[in-house]
Amino acid sequence: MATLPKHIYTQITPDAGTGLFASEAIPPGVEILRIERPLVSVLDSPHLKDTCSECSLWLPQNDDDRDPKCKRLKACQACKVTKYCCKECQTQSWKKHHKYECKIFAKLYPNVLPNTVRIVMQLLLRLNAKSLPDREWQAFLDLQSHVDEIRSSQIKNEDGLTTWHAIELMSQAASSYSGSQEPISFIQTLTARILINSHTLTTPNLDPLGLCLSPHSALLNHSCTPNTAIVFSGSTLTLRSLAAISAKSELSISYIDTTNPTSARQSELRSRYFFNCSCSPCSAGITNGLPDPRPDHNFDAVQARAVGLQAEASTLPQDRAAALLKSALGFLGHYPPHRQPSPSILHTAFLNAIATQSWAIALSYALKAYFLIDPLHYRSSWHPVRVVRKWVLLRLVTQIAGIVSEGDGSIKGLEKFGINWQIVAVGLFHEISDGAPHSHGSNSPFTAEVKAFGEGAGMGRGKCEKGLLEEEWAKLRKVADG
Ligand SMILES: C[S@@+](CC[C@H](N)C(=O)[O-])C[C@H]1O[C@@H](n2cnc3c(N)ncnc32)[C@H](O)[C@@H]1O
Repeated sequence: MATLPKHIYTQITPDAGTGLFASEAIPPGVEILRIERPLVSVLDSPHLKDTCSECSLWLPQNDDDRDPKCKRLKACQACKVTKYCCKECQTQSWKKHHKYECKIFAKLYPNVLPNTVRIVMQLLLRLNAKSLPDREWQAFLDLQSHVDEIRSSQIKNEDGLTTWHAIELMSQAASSYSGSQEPISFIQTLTARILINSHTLTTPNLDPLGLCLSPHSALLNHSCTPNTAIVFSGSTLTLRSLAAISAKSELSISYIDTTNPTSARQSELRSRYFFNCSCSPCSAGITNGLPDPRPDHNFDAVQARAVGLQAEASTLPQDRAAALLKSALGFLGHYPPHRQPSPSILHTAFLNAIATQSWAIALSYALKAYFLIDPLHYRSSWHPVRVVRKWVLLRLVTQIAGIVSEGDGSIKGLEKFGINWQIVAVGLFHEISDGAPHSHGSNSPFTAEVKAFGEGAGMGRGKCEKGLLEEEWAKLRKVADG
């Protein structure tokens, strides 16, 4: 295992086990740690079809598929389960672990084992073949597993299983498919350790792809106001500073969605990570700098209704779900838009509007997040979540600008605002270009993609006059309020 860079050291903390610390002051928006290939990573089952199983390059099916220059994934001919973007990735994957699992996958095809079973099985197969890097494996074994607390906990997951029961099932499956001779108690502890210590592998746009584990980054403890964040580029993990970090301070990430109020954050941390969070926002009842609202029975009822509608919407075809999501947001309309569950329902409604090509509605939802939610929850303008959302907004604005300029008519509901889409696109492009080097890194493929997109659309040349931008931003605000 590569050693930690010299500006990071490990130290035992008073109440959170081992953690990672800064040995020198770290400025905001810089790379702190880079892990080219985590010890182990697996894709979520649906992403086995559209993502390279070695480098985690996500290649969703789209119209470009007809373009012969467009990169495509090729399936492993033997198992038909894993896919690769190039020969080198296939060879790498085969040498590292696929040669052990390919026959098992082939036998089960077209069924595919869940990602948690595949990750445990991969470790067992590599352990048996003595192909795991020794130091990394030892560092993995030193991580907390909470196996005893999990065994005695009665907390159930959404399938109605206790975490321990789920671990028993996963471990049994990994044991029998891999043919491992390790005792089942060892495999159960291994599974628990993976659940506690793995990160969600994502695209650079923060969409989840799978699970990965690296014993170095697994040492990062949680804070509800983290000073670092992880972003992925393919399977390379980078840890970047969200704020200035002084020497000897602990580095922290957030394990959960920090937009939730204190009680929800605490209960998720207890049930998934088996600790009581005593960070200062939790102790003070604060969510991203804003005091948690007082208990309010009226809100509880409204919230239950809105969340119920959101759940019902998820069972309906997308065109029918839109109305339910809209009324869920309507129920919550008397409460501040940044207060959960509004942001989460708004995001679902936005994705639904994109899927049904309801561009004006999608724009109004995206702008609500841009003006009224994101600046409160993610304070720095280059927080990865904010930069990615601005990037999605820019793509939407460009789509709308294209429709308007092609003379397909106007976009119903937006004409009255008289928006100059070109100016909006240029303004957004410059905001993203300023943020991406801090959120993802100057040399990251994400930043390169943003740059290429802007230059291709002629946005790179010079910034817009401030007055012109302000005029357009005032119109956008009206769309957000509408
Ligand atoms: C991913 S591990 C982090 C590394 C861990 N400290 C270790 O020594 O292996 C997650 C576990 O660390 C502990 N932990 C992380 N953040 C914590 C916090 N803010 N307060 C208390 N315990 C924490 C919990 O036991 C949690 O289940």
